[in-house]
Amino acid sequence: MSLGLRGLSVHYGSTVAVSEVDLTVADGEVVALLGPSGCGKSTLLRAVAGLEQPASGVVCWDDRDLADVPVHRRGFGLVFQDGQLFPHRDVAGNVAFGLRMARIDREARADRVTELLGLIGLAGYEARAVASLSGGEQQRVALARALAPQPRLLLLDEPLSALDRVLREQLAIDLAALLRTTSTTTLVVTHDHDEAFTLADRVAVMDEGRLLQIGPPDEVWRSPASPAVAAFLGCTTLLPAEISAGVARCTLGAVRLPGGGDQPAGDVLLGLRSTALAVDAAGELTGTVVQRVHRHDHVRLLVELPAAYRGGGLVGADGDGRVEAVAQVADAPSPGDRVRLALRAEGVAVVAGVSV
Ligand SMILES: Nc1ncnc2c1ncn2[C@@H]1O[C@H](COP(=O)(O)OP(=O)(O)OP(=O)(O)O)[C@@H](O)[C@H]1O
Repeated sequence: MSLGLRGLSVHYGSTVAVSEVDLTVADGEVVALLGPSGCGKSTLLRAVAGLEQPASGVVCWDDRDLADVPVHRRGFGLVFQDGQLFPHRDVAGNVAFGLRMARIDREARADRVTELLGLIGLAGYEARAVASLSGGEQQRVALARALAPQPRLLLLDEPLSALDRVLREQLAIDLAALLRTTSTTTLVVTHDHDEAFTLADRVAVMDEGRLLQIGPPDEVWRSPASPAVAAFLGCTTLLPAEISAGVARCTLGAVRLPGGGDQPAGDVLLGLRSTALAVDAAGELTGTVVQRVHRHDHVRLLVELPAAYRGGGLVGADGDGRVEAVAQVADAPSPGDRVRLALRAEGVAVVAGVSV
């Protein structure tokens, strides 16, 4: 009961949208395809669904090549960004659609609709017109409709991206639970890190049609496989560092890495996210605040470091000697204030496979 892609490539004329991708999604596993706009995520998903023909390579289910199996015979469920509900059917009519196609009898259909509406938190919504539902409710119904016939694989293309941020975060948590409860094997496309990391057992990072890295979320987050993956996952600064006894030391300070003991000693490339440096009275780095922006639960600062840090390309992409840092809302410094900064493990990644 697994999906396998072997050397899958998809072309549109001279555009190589997907290039030689090997990927397996195991029974009950949720894999998120993550990558920037245009990297080929949707095309890969569409090829799995049977909506695009591979230029080369194969899409297999349990090692059987699906090349001659049309879309509606693959037994896969599909949900797109805009759930595309049938506007003239009520909620029950939408959820029951696939069951009706499968000639499930009326009573069993009604039971399954009730069960699914309960699972998606819309119990009692059977007779509601879909036009009367909020965007989030409509996406829940689209998910229920796709899950109702118990697809052997669920394909989700940016299922939450039409929703506002708060709703998206909540629905991502609910969806993750729903997929686990129903043990649904799932391939989900997203460009949103948080969504990928909330939903997936494994995250697959793509760029320019290629699969750059695949692994459990914490591994991909903490050890991106290349500078390109690190940059995509929010590392704005890359610095050479030396690891010794689980502590990484670079020009901006030292930080004990999570699972520090597992990190082999030696020279590495460290990726710093915008939250890697924090205002800390015990910090060894000093600088002057030049900008302060309030975020929902913290304050983002831009801090100018002493002249010794300028140039050389060591700090920030342009070597201007300014770094991003975070502070707590309650005691956030103001522009002009001198601050001490310390590195924090949660904002730091070790770029794997790069020796410096
Ligand atoms: N029908 C098409 N005809 C021609 N080129 C296409 C077609 N669909 C996609 N492409 C091209 O293939 C490449 C991959 O597109 P795709 O939509 O798969 O990327 P994506 O990662 O899903 O992007 P987004 O997140 O913006 O949807 C892009 O260069 C895109 O312009």
